[in-house]
Amino acid sequence: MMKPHFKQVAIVGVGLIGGSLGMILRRQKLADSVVGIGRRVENLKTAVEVGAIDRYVSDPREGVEGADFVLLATPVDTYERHLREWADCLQPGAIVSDVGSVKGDLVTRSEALLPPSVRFVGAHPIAGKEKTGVAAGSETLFSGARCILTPTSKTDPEALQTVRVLWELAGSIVLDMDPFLHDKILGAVSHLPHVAAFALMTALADVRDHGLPELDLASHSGGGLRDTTRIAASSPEMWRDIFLWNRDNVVALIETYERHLGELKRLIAVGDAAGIEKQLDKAKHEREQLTPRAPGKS
Ligand SMILES: NC(=O)c1ccc[n+]([C@@H]2O[C@H](COP(=O)([O-])OP(=O)(O)OC[C@H]3O[C@@H](n4cnc5c(N)ncnc54)[C@H](O)[C@@H]3O)[C@@H](O)[C@H]2O)c1
Ligand SMILES: O=C(O)C(=O)C[C@]1(C(=O)O)C=C[C@@H](O)C=C1
Repeated sequence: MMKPHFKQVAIVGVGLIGGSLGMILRRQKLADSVVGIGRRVENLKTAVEVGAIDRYVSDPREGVEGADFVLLATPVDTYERHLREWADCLQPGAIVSDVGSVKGDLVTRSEALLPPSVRFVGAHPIAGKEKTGVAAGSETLFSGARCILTPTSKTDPEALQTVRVLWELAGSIVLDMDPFLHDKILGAVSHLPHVAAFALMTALADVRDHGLPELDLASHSGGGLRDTTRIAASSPEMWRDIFLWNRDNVVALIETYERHLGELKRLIAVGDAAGIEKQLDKAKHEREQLTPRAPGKS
């Protein structure tokens, strides 16, 4: 495995994920310099302090101009605006990659917005947490986790290999997948669970606010509520974009989920003990097939 070496890496959105990859690039000396591009100077200063970037620029065009590797690590709906702002000043042969939780149309749109001489490689590390911002980042965030690359017929094989090795150096287990299949699968294992967690928290707030003021979610709950809803504390901005960019899959998955909720509701309402147990047995069996990951890995 040949270690990649970049002259200049530009990270657009130096948050939890972009910042963590920046720490890895710097620690492993995979780039002469790592430049941050972002919205808030305060955050970019923190990114320098925690070792995620060497410096930051206020003009994104200046940051990507000299870069041979550009990483998009902002909420996915911002990609188009970013690419339109600076795609024309990318150098020929530069690699543009991302970490977005959605692929499908997002990959097609991103490829279309780049000059033909620039090489796009879609990537999605399946690791993260409910916290946002570079201060929550770490060099070990991706180790032992999967990272899905989503090559298309337009993907340059050499660029794909460079991005593959980069994620392997981050400690990830890298696999390739069609971008649209990615969205069906991640819709199921990641996006629907987030829908369920968000809706569960708003449902409980509704119960408290409309008829049960004594309900104190923090002090009356045990591990059950905390285990099922940790991810409801995730970034609303990021998840809004994920749901909308994977809209058709997410809506279809919610409908399936509603069917199962409806069936469980019906079984409980009619007092069908055997029916309830059968549904829970199936759920328990499926849950037990989820092999545990090392602590801190998602
Ligand atoms: N959090 C996770 O678990 C996780 C896991 C894998 C992939 N992702 C993907 O990674 C990307 C970043 O998520 P994150 O968890 O690092 O979030 P984050 O909020 O920690 O970081 C996002 C960064 O982008 C910046 N940003 C937001 N909008 C911007 C804009 N318009 N212009 C410039 N900068 C902007 C924010 O200020 C922040 O620094 C998202 O696309 C998300 O889908 C997240
Ligand atoms: O562990 C968490 O908090 C996560 O939500 C991480 C998680 C997920 O597993 O769904 C969230 C979004 C990503 O795109 C990848 C990973």
